[in-house]
Amino acid sequence: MKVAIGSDHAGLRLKNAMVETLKELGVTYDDFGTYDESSVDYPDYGLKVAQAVASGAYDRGVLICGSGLGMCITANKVPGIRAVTAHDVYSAEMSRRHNDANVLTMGERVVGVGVAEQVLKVWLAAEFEGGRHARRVDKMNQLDRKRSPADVAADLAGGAGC
Ligand SMILES: O=C(CO)[C@H](O)[C@H](O)[C@H](O)COP(=O)(O)O
Repeated sequence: MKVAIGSDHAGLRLKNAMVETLKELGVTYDDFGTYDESSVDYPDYGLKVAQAVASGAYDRGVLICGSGLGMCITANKVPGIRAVTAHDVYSAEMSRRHNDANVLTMGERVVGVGVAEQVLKVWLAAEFEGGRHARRVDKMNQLDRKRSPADVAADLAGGAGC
């Protein structure tokens, strides 16, 4: 498995801790920044990681900011991304088993390193169950296709409203 990881300044320390967890697990990863505590804008890093996952170059993404929320909103703007914020192991596991989540976001100002490590480990290990859940995930993916830039352009050219 190949993981893309990133954070803003508010998630830097937790991201560095999660990088150590990935190393401990022997998971291949690339760190998309940020790399120091200078104030930056989370959408810039959320977009990089989400695009890396959506491109197929990475299997999963991990994004850390202060709350985990801005990163989640950003990542879900990218077609093909199913990002979740999870600060407990049940949500992390279910996001994989039922939602096939491909990006996990967490907030350094919300969760401690110990819980975050458990959440990350469970999230990486849990498998998508498929079956009835595949039908539902397919329906979400269809929404993505409707939102693709090509479709939006086609709608506009055809005079369709939103
Ligand atoms: O995206 C966020 C909020 O939804 C993150 O928590 C950011 O890290 C946070 O907004 C950064 O705040 P700061 O006051 O600029 O450090």
